[in-house]
Amino acid sequence: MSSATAAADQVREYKRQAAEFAADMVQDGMIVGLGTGSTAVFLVEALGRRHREGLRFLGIPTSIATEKLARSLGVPLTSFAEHESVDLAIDGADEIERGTLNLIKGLGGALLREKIVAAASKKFVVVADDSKLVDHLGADCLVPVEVTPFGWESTARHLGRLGARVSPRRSPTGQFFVSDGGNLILDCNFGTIAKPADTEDAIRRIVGVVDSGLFTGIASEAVTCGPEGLIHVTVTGAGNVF
Ligand SMILES: O=C[C@H](O)[C@H](O)[C@H](O)COP(=O)(O)O
Repeated sequence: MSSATAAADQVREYKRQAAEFAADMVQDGMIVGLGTGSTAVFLVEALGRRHREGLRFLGIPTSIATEKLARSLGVPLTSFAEHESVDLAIDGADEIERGTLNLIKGLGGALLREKIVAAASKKFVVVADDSKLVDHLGADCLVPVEVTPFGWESTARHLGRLGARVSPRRSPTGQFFVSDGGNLILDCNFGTIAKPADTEDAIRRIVGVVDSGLFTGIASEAVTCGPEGLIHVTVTGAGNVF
């Protein structure tokens, strides 16, 4: 096995451990937000096992991919038509700011459904391998912004005026990437983001923007895993009030 393969396997193992720790937070009767991405796959698999062992809960998936995986594993699903809020949402992230748990999400393109579920959650727990932890968001990670296809060039110019270098996301074959909601994603390089909440607000005010992958003040807990093992942190003052 090459050292690159061994390192990738190790990161997958960290993701699995973080996701399985968070899956154990799910209790009987809960409505659970099911995240998207390679870390969330381990979460859904763990919840599939817990469901088979008798745990009663209902999931609300944050993407078509997660919905398909959950269905294939027999995880029972529901929707906001049936339930007003989510007891616990668990999802991955692309960057996690130490101390605040502000996040960048959406490199997989699922940010909008993820944010809707997170915003409807009493508790939002982020799970990741510890390479996602950063002192400041944005230095090494683009901020995905979901925009309506109509007029995206104009929306991109407005984002540029906020100081971002903006590129429409494309598939490997050069086509525009289209989100589950039928929108485009503009990947924005802001560099280091000094005030993530202000940047999130400024992006959201642009006409044509649906929402961004900046999640500030939403995650109240993080479970990360790395060479030092599992670390579970809680921040006060974050999260939604119901
Ligand atoms: O759109 C994708 C989601 O925001 C993911 O949760 C995020 O990209 C992290 O994914 P992964 O667990 O694969 O690193």
